[in-house]
Amino acid sequence: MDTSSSISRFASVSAPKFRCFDPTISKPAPANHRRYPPMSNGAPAPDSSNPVPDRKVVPGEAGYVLEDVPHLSDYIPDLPTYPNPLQDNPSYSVVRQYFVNVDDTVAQKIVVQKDSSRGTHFRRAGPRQRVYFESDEVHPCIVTCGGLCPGLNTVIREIVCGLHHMYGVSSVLGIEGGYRGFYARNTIPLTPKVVNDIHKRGGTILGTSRGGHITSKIVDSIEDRGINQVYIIGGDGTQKGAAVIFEEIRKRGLKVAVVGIPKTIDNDIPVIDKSFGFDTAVEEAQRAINAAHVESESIENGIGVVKLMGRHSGFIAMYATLASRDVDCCLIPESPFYLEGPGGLFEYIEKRLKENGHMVIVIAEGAGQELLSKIMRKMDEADASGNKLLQDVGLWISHRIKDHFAKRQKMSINLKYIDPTYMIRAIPSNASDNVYCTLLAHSAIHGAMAGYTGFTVGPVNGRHAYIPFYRITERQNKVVITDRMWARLLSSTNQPSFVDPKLVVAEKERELQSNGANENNQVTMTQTK
Ligand SMILES: Nc1ncnc2c1ncn2[C@@H]1O[C@H](COP(=O)(O)OP(=O)(O)OP(=O)(O)O)[C@@H](O)[C@H]1O
Ligand SMILES: O=P(O)(O)OC[C@H]1O[C@](O)(CO)[C@@H](O)[C@@H]1O
Ligand SMILES: [Mg+2]
Repeated sequence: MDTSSSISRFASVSAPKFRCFDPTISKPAPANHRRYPPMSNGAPAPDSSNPVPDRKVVPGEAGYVLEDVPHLSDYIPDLPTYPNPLQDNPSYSVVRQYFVNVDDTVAQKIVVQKDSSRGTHFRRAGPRQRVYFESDEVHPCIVTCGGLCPGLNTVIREIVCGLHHMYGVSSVLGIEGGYRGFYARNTIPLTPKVVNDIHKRGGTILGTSRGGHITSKIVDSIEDRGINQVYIIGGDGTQKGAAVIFEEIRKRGLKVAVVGIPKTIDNDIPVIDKSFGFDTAVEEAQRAINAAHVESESIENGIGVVKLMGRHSGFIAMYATLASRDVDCCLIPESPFYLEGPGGLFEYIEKRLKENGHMVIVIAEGAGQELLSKIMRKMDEADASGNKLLQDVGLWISHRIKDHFAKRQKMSINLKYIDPTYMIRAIPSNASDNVYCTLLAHSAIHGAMAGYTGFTVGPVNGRHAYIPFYRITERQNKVVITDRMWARLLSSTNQPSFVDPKLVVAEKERELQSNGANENNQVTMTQTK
């Protein structure tokens, strides 16, 4: 292990600072910029007027709110800055305005009415005119955590190449095997040459893991190795882990930028438009659905059942269904369903088979878990990260359908169950995900170089932004079944909604109220655009 530390420890600032400006330029900020930096012991500054301490919130006119991200200068005084080397880079200097305007922010809410309040904004991602690291001072590392996702290797590649080509950083440390790799594994030196071809492979060349997040050991390792930029690629759990690492780094007063890059095959990370690898996974799922369709239409009363990933969020199942047009029924965790009786799944299957002679059912792995636990042995097992292990709903539903029709002498069925779950996430990313991964990597690098820290990067209404960790980790993105996208699906499959209309009305009212109470809440954003 390389123990030569180039990190300086800076004393945390003991009193709240109210210097209010974009730290990447020397321009006074508006006087209403409220900031809640930590006390010297790392605890939030006491402020009874602030309901959520330790957040950087800048109010503006007409209900404008900037939910800003932390900056190294929030807790380290008098940091020197340097001109951004990009200004002399032949590739980038031809762009008329390559640097992001310091006041640029990205609106979370873009559907507005004449009198709407402007709502929440996030700091726009991109290169700044001045940076907080000199090229030869930068010691970055990359870690990948959680489950696999198409595009992980592309993000790794583009961080390494981007740091090298844009900021002259010669080598990056790869942390092996997820968070625990910081203290239990060796590191892998990553250069542009090493990573040149990795985007053509699925998986992550660094390896990944669940569990093993021991914050103090991770930050000790960061400090001991002299790492000063930490790029953390992972899902909701990983981003929670990144937030804790950031807090510990801030408490220790280290000049270390912590950047999260959201990764989730389930598309369950909120605020951002979509997660990388999602499109690739939906595309790959088409192959399984096609197979189910071909099998089912080739035989009398054929039923193809396809199980797709989606623990708590049914986005993959919903988009794969909408894309395919061969699916007759899509079942997701957000939309409870039932089997027996009028309006139930069995009745619908019978009707469909009579009309069409075959049918295809797509089921997300997290769907119907409440039905399974009623009749199967209750399993409270969790994985190493604490995620509840699910029972195989695809197998269960296949047996239930077979049993049901076996009891009905007049109708024999032919059911084929296809489980491509891991196949859709273990593949390399497609072309558009590759480009998306490149933008994510570049946005992450520019943010870290500009001294921003404690943020996740991602597109919000098509523009990349720096989003505070708490916004990413406070809830999960889910399919909203009262939203138009789910209605499109219902109209495409013709399946019953399985939902009591009274409940739909109540749910719509609840949605309206919560949107009214918090105008920034755009749960449905990713679905309706
Ligand atoms: N609340 C938390 N605090 C600190 N670390 C956490 C927390 N939740 C999860 N982690 C750590 O984050 C890592 C990844 O978490 P998890 O296995 O839940 O996957 P994920 O990032 O959510 O990805 P995905 O679910 O999309 O596969 C694990 O090493 C886990 O220990
Ligand atoms: O078997 P593993 O690797 O723990 O991951 C399975 C889970 O990971 C995901 O792909 C992402 O959270 C889920 O869809 C799935 O339930
Ligand atoms: Mg997760």
